[in-house]
Amino acid sequence: MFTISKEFHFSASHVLDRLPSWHPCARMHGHNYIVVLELSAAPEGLTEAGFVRDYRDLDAFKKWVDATLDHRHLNDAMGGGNPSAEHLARWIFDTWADELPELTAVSVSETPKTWATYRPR
Ligand SMILES: Nc1nc2c(c(=O)[nH]1)N=C([C@H](O)[C@H](O)COP(=O)(O)OP(=O)(O)OP(=O)(O)O)CN2
Ligand SMILES: [Zn+2]
Repeated sequence: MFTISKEFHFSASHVLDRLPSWHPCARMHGHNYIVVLELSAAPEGLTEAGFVRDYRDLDAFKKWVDATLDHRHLNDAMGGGNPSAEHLARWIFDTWADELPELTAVSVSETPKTWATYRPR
């Protein structure tokens, strides 16, 4: 199995629900997010060029990130729900799974020390 990954950056604000009132993340705040898409293929599934998928095919994802997430309030941009890193990773996966059938995982970083990954299978 081969895997490739590419990372994308955006800045956004959020408020996390269902936290105790003392929790700092219950207040509106922002992060410089990093999203990593992981795509996979078996050796016999590589393209003639030897790609799992051309990185350039992910330009559409970058455009979507810029239009949908960058400098947005995630509580609104994600259409409701609690915008934790875990939920954001799953939401991105579910939004792009049909467009990118090779997609196997989405990871989200909110800070230089934290990562959440959604990998459904
Ligand atoms: N499992 C999760 N835990 C937390 C999430 C999350 O999405 N999933 N989100 C937050 C906050 O939104 C934010 O990411 C703060 O995280 P934290 O690690 O507390 O960031 P700090 O920079 O304050 O951490 P330091 O340890 O002080 O550097 C919280 N938890
Ligand atoms: Zn946060």
